[in-house]
Amino acid sequence: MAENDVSTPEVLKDAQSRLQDIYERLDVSDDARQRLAHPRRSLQFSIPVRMDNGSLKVFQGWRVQYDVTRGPAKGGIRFHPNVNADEVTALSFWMAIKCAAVDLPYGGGKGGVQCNPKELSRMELERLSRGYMRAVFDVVGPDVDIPAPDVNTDATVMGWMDDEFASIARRQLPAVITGKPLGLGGSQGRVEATGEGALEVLNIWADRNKQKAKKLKVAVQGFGNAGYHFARAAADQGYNVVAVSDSQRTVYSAEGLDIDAVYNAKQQGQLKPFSSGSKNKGDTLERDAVLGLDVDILVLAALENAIDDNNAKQVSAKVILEIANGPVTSKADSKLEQAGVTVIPDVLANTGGVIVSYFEWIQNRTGDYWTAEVVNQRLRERINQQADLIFKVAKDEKVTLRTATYMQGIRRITEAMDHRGSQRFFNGDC
Ligand SMILES: NC(=O)C1=CN([C@@H]2O[C@H](COP(=O)(O)OP(=O)(O)OC[C@H]3O[C@@H](n4cnc5c(N)ncnc54)[C@H](O)[C@@H]3O)[C@@H](O)[C@H]2O)C=CC1
Ligand SMILES: O=C(O)CCC(=O)C(=O)O
Repeated sequence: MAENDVSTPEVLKDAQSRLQDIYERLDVSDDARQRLAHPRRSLQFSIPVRMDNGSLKVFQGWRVQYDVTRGPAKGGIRFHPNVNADEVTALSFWMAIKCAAVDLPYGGGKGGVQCNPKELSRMELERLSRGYMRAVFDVVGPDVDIPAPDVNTDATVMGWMDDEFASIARRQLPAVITGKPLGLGGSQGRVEATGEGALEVLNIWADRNKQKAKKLKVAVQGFGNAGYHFARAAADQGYNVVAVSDSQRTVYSAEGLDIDAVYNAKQQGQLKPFSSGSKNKGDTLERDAVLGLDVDILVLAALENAIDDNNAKQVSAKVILEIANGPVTSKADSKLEQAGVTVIPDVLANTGGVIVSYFEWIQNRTGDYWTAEVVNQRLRERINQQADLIFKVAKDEKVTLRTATYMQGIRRITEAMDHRGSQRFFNGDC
């Protein structure tokens, strides 16, 4: 198993360490354990980009397809200076678990480019995005692997990649990538889906635990696509969002932040503590202060490993909602469980994004485009159906929500492996 493999990278090793317990609970076969110990296909490539000043810069890119047993690989593309093979592999593994956990007909994939997009001009970013698609052209497609946005990539980047694919293929095939602009076959609701889907999961938790939104104080780490849309929708529903943070600072107001005003300030340069009340102007705190605030719900919507062994004890919230992928390490998870903290895990909480990506893919393939109301209703339906099953497993098996979600995902993946038969070793495109 990967556990004893010294070459297994830390973030992936940590991600996979959660599997042992699940395998034993589900009595998973040795064949399936071995298959899930390794990504099915990893591609690393160079992307040469002509910079605006005429020089050439070569970026490193990855696409990993962790598992495709239940359908084509699915998962976003991240542009960030810390992207590396280990991280992309762990992210693709989580995609496989989450797609199966909410019963999407997909496997798991993920991609990334090691770069600092803040240092690139718009033209350089477009050339890099097109270069990425040229590099993965042979291994993506609507039935093979379907990329989407992630950290520092958005609808504009997806639009450039879609266009590059179309120009190489010499035909329009919008279902090759999701999270596109509406004018290129994107879906209503995809931009908001990750944050709003996470809020739906939090509401399900609150209903089951007889908690009222208005009484709950919330702090949000990360104020990008996922964190902002969560904070805005949560404040609209009456949650008291007292703090948000980004890679520079935390802003705080005890009486609640005016999320739109904070967002507008961020668009113009930096987070500022606009309070929703008239008296208190709010405070600016150091970046990681958000993690230890006296709140009911701590929402993690930035990057992996935000809470680890060292800072787990700072958390005073009784509930953590993981919108980021992998924001709590497995050691920290155990400490939090012992301290009575409920963690609503990434592989359930952040599935709104990939669910609406699935809706986009269906719309592209059928040519039948849905209204925002239809998208939102179907999103809520699916999250509620799948979360009900997961909460039931957690209750029946007396396990954490993370273990219950992994059990749902792994059970569906390994059942599909069994249906495919034991003699199938071809490692082609499906
Ligand atoms: N965009 C999507 O549809 C989905 C995103 N996710 C996950 O949600 C997380 C956030 O993704 P997006 O919002 O799309 O990215 P984004 O690029 O829009 O925003 C990331 C935010 O995190 C902040 N950040 C970075 N380091 C930080 C730190 N140390 N402390 C506080 N804030 C920090 C950045 O300043 C930025 O506000 C990632 O883990 C991503 O994989 C998960 C599912 C879908
Ligand atoms: O929308 C998608 O296909 C994937 C989004 C993603 O990368 C994620 O859920 O982490």
